[in-house]
Amino acid sequence: MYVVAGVIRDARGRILLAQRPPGKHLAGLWEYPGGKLEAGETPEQALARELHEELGIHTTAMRRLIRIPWHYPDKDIVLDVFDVLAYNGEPSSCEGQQLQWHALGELSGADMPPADRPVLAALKLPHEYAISPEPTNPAEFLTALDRVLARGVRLVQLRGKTISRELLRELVPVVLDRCRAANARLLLNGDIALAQEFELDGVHLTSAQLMQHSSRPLPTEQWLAASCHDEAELQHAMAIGVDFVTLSPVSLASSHPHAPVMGWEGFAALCAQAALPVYALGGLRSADADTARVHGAQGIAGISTFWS
Ligand SMILES: Nc1nc2c([nH]c(=O)n2[C@@H]2O[C@H](COP(=O)(O)OP(=O)(O)OP(=O)(O)O)[C@@H](O)[C@H]2O)c(=O)[nH]1
Ligand SMILES: [Mg+2]
Repeated sequence: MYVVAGVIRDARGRILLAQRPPGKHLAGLWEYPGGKLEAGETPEQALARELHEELGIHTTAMRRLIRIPWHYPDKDIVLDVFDVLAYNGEPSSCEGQQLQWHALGELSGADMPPADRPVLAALKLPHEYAISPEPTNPAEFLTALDRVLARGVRLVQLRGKTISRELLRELVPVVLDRCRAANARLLLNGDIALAQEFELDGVHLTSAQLMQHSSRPLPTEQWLAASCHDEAELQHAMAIGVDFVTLSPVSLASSHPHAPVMGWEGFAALCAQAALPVYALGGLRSADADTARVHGAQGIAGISTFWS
């Protein structure tokens, strides 16, 4: 079953949710307005029709946010979610359904259909994810970090795999201060204990760490990310409740010159099976951001992409 849904915002940026009526699948839960694709329709046409039927609005611009394949006990769906960028009219309840506007920050997904929770992650996450180079020279590293933050990057992963834990320990609070000042989120690669000690925004697991965990090792209030390279790793990430992943290498990266690349077609095929936001990683440039999104990505991640 192919379902389209729209993220509709008001002038204050709040998001519109509709309550599923009694007697229907997932009755009582709050969803993004939308419905099933009809024969002969494109997803965009179907969404424009649904939003007109359900809310009385005319959609004039939309952009795909994320496509979620989801298995409910009684049905399999693909939930194709669009950001509604512009519309005419005031949304109103045309089918007797309850409507509510919510600030994104106050949505936890608790009373929403399970398939809608990864959509919330996609809404909260930016389109760029800057992974740090080895901070071997802290002073140089911090200068580079300031430049990356000044460029507008709002999600940073501190990755210090070869430096000593002592040096990393000294660096973490300094990097955190700069990220907080720039309103950017900071994740630490690999080290859950250190991330908890300094109350970072989350942890990014290596693929080896990911496969060692049989359940989510962090509370849901923090971001849990992981590195994936194939379908088995993606499936495991979803199974243990990872919030988002990087999928690599899309192209040849200077940091990993011997890894076999998947290319955009390979990336898109894996991404289509992922029910969570996926950043494209490996040999990409900022100019690849649109290509990445066309192939299903949340955006692009990279080291040299952002740091050089
Ligand atoms: N519209 C919408 N449907 C969603 C969301 N999340 C989600 O799991 N779904 C599921 O997608 C399916 C399609 O919804 P629908 O509104 O077209 O269909 P329905 O169950 O209301 O039935 P009907 O319209 O044929 O009477 C439902 O099973 C619904 O539970 C969402 O955010 N929006
Ligand atoms: Mg509907």
